[in-house]
Amino acid sequence: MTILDKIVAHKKIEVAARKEILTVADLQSRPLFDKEPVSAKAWIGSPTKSGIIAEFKRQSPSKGLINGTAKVSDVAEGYFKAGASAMSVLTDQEFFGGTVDDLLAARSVSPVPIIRKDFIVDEYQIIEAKSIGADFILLIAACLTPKESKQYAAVARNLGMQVLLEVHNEEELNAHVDPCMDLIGVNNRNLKTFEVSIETSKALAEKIPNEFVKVSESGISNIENIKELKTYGYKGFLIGENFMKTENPAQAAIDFIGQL
Ligand SMILES: O=C(O)c1ccccc1NCC(=O)[C@H](O)[C@H](O)COP(=O)(O)O
Repeated sequence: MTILDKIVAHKKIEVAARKEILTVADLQSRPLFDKEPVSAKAWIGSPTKSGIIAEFKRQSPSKGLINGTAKVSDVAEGYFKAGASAMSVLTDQEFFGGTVDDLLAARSVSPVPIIRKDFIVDEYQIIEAKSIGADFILLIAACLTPKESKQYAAVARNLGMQVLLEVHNEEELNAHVDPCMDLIGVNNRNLKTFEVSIETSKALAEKIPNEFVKVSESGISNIENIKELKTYGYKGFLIGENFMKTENPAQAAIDFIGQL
């Protein structure tokens, strides 16, 4: 069983339990449910913005504990002031130590588009994402059938949210891509071996249709990576560990984005 299989199996049980506590109607009655989402495509694709999607991530299956002390609201405010084009908040508790409250805390201090970074396996999580103020969601091709990806993308679009489809290879891209999606992310992390290589982004760049904003995800640790990926048409750069492993992730983002 791969780590992704374990995460998905756990997620299905977790979502079933969450549904027992809060119904869809409960989610729809939350005040943030009616908030107009901010366009991630516009912010990340803008030539006048950094393109950095700065992530709040306490721990991960590949690295264990990354940062056990950073306060999400301080980091979110700092990422915004640093000039991040978007923020990613891990809301998975079991494997990443995140919560939906983290996203709510980030939302309360930051106007940038925020992605609910989780393993979406049920429409309920998309409605929940809207109810906590997320602007866009992640759909991971490796966790879903093409039918599910397309169906979930349509649900998000109907709610006014945008979709970042994450792929690892050309087969996933071709099978899952859909007009209801907005951004395509290439994950540089092999989820079986945890090895990271930006060569994955470079190899897939020309296969991604131009109507989607291209995002390179994982293992980005220096400005040279960004400069190189930009020549392949990437506009978005998802960075987690490089900021979160420091004592002050916001300052790390300020220093990094300041060099762009
Ligand atoms: O990060 C992991 O170990 C991981 C394991 C299994 C599934 C997903 C995983 N990461 C999620 C992410 O997408 C990354 O947090 C994100 O791309 C940022 O990566 P990095 O800059 O390398 O922290």
